[in-house]
Amino acid sequence: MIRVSVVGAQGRMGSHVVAAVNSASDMELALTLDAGDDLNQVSRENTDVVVEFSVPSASLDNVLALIRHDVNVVVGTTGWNEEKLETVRQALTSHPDVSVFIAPNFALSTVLAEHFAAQAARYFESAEIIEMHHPDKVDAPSGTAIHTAQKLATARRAAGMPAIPDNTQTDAGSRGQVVEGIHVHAVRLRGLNAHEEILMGNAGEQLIIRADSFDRTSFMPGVLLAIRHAGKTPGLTVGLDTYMDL
Ligand SMILES: NC(=O)C1=CN([C@@H]2O[C@H](COP(=O)(O)OP(=O)(O)OC[C@H]3O[C@@H](n4cnc5c(N)ncnc54)[C@H](O)[C@@H]3O)[C@@H](O)[C@H]2O)C=CC1
Ligand SMILES: O=C(O)C1=N[C@H](C(=O)O)C[C@H](O)C1
Repeated sequence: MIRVSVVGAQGRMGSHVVAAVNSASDMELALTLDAGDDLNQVSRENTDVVVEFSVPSASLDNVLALIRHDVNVVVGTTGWNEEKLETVRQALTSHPDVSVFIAPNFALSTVLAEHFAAQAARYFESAEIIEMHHPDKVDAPSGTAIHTAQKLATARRAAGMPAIPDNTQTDAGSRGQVVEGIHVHAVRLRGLNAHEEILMGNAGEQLIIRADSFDRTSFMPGVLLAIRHAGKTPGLTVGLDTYMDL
């Protein structure tokens, strides 16, 4: 049995993870922790893998504490950038058996949408991203949209493509955040859960790739997949696509 502890267990995602672990025949729930709880309770004696879904401002510190306790970590919290990832890599150098896996999105549909969009990116002059979420989300744009923009930008650079055409003269914020040259727009609307559209265009044609997570259960197969991989590849791994043989 894989012993799984959950950090952020009282949250929207954490509570779904608790239910998913309780339903998995090869896992058992160890500790459930949330804000204010002492992460020193977590150790190799009681936990094989910690799943961390908290808030962007706390996640790095939580992950560093868990690495110090020599447990594998699966992270779904957003807010990661290259500087934070590098801090995790550095911390892992003195814990060579520990794996930290971070995924901006655990929904298979969204991971596939991003993968297909990155394949298509080099064929289209223009690309923009619209992410749409529930209004209780604290960060914008979504971690997924930032990650998707980075993937598209990498594909465009590899293909030697020029900057995306845009003759906007006045903006006042309407054109969204620019991530590596790609405009990202965030919608917050009651009734939505997590949705992303990747728009790509040429003269006279458009391709839209869209993924919809209507319910948080959509993230659970990906979370369980990551838990089952934990510890097999020590070090830092980012993105569920790395486990999907794409
Ligand atoms: N990777 C993915 O597939 C997904 C990622 N997310 C991300 O997961 C994160 C959590 O989202 P939700 O569950 O919707 O938020 P939420 O606000 O419902 O839950 C966050 C939980 O973390 C707890 N918390 C706050 N500070 C903490 C700390 N220092 N240590 C431990 N727990 C702490 C809160 O008390 C709360 O229970 C967000 O960053 C969100 O963007 C959300 C959905 C899917
Ligand atoms: O807060 C959410 O809900 C989600 N957060 C993640 C993100 O910011 O990308 C993943 C998914 O979009 C749901």
